[in-house]
Amino acid sequence: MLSFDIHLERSGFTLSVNEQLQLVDITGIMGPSGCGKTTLLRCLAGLEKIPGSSIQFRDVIWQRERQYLPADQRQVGYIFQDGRLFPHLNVRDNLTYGVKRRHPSSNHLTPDEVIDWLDIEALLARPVQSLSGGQRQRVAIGRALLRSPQLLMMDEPMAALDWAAKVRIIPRLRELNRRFHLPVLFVSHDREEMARLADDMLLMSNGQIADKGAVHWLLSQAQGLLADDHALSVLDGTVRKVGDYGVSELDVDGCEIVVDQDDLEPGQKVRVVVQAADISIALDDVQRISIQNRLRTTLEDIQELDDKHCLLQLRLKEQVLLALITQRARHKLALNTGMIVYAHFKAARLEVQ
Ligand SMILES: Nc1ncnc2c1ncn2[C@@H]1O[C@H](COP(=O)(O)OP(=O)(O)OP(=O)(O)O)[C@@H](O)[C@H]1O
Repeated sequence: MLSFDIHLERSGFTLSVNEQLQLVDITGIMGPSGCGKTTLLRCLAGLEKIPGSSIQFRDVIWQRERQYLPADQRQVGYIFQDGRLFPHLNVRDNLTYGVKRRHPSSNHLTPDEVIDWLDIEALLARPVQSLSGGQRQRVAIGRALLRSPQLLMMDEPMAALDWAAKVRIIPRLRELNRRFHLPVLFVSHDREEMARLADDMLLMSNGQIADKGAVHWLLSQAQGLLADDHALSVLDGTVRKVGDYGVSELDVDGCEIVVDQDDLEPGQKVRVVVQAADISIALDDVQRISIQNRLRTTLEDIQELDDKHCLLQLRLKEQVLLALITQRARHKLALNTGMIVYAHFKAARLEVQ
């Protein structure tokens, strides 16, 4: 549990947050540029002066009245957007730095474990300037892990990475959380990153926490703060069948979804991210069509975004999907809440859980 009551004034900006987070899994902090995400993370890590505020992590008071635990004693691994490795040291020496400054813990990871897990053996002798963005971030994660943190804080950890590098690092971050029982708090303004990585989310706006909850729920509300033309949904599924034609079949709330991926195992839990703009709607169960994903849903809510577009909230059984369609299509199909509609979409992006 992480509890905080933080108030910070800057010219033109006030951060005012009071929350209690369970912090078991991966918690994302999202919001528009300048809303205070980095400032909040820095306050929690002890990198900002915030007199009058209080912070407690598990049973340790990090700050209260005159009591203040310095940043380097908070048992936090803090990873900056650009990694911030020591440029004059090679990869091995950057990692050794973490070991030398590790926190007391009964459960130390050894350098060999971390090197092996992050697959950075081949980089050890390299100067850090010669590394790619993704390699640098892996080394930064390794250095932070070797300090034996109780909590990992990451500020836009993937901002400098291209999509291919992100796709490689996301499963590692999830595994990090699971395997080392290490809660992760990370900042991002990227919705797809949130959808793929986070379990819970804080939504910030103007220095305050505007909403919080499970990522699936917060992303999939047609009336929520994220209901716009970039909306997307997150669905949980289980792999049912792998391999035929190089695709896999998933079970999502009793419906079948086909994904263009065959490196999965039957029974594996997966997360499917579907962009609202990728979905089209049919009133009939059209069978003779090349689109493989056709989900029978109930139209639960219609939200007008502007005079051209609207967002439909579609319910499967337990889970919810958002579809972005034009107002013209909505009126031509005479869509109303309560109707059964079929959601069609081609590709789905997948994250193995
Ligand atoms: N060192 C600083 N001194 C004064 N003001 C600052 C400082 N750092 C940030 N700010 C201001 O505090 C506010 C919050 O900034 P912060 O970096 O926390 O936002 P953010 O949500 O992380 O934004 P972004 O997504 O663009 O990184 C902004 O108005 C910013 O200009």
